[in-house]
Amino acid sequence: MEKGYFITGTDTNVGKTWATIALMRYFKSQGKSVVGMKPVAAGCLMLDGRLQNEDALLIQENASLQIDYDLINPYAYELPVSPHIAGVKDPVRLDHLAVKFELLKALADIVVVEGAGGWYTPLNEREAISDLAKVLALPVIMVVAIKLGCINHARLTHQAIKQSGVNCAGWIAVCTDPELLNGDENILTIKVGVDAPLLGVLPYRESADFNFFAEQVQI
Ligand SMILES: Nc1ncnc2c1ncn2[C@@H]1O[C@H](COP(=O)(O)OP(=O)(O)OP(=O)(O)O)[C@@H](O)[C@H]1O
Ligand SMILES: C[C@H](N)[C@H](N)CCCCCC(=O)O
Ligand SMILES: [Mg+2]
Repeated sequence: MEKGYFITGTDTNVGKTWATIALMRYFKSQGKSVVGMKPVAAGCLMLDGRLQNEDALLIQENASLQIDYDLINPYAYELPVSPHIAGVKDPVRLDHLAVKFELLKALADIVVVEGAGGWYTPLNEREAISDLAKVLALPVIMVVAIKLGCINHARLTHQAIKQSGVNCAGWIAVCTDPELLNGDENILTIKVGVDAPLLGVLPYRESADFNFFAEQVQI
């Protein structure tokens, strides 16, 4: 089994966090110790005297052991905008994130790392999420929100992941739209067009049922 996975998506707001928590709980159910990381978070609130992000807090809560917030989320930016804009005064440094990642890696069997935005979302003036995934040398899992337009987004993102030279371990379909027609056919079309395994389908749920979601994934 791999030491960890890097979770990217076809866009922001596609279900990366829900899929990340589902995977963390899945690995726990397999008897593994798990920690998670949200290396860069844009959109934070001041809590206990420091900026904190809800994805990172959820990841912290779901770890097998207690981990300091700073290790889970080294870059916590206040504004919910692209990280290269939110972080203009304190830009992301990939070498800094690599050090934090190594520390986390030593603590558990598996580290699940949630990206920010999509594959080419900029982290600073020069580098994007794709560069971070390469530096961490993790296989990538692509999260696809099953909604109108997702077939094109899934094909584009998968092609870009392959072009970056990293291994795509698979993809997860997240049904975020209760009104969508022909959801199953959308999933089937992506499955046929993308040469990476479908690791699970998270059905639409009014509220996050992470134990149920964990039962829907397999890797
Ligand atoms: N299985 C599901 N059923 C219903 N709604 C869902 C499901 N998964 C995700 N959602 C909805 O989609 C929203 C975005 O999901 P999530 O926060 O996981 O996205 P994200 O890709 O992590 O976003 P960001 O780029 O901000 O990190 C959730 O707040 C929820 O409203
Ligand atoms: C604020 C949001 N929820 C994410 N944290 C950041 C998404 C940045 C997307 C930038 C882009 O690719 O255009
Ligand atoms: Mg998220």
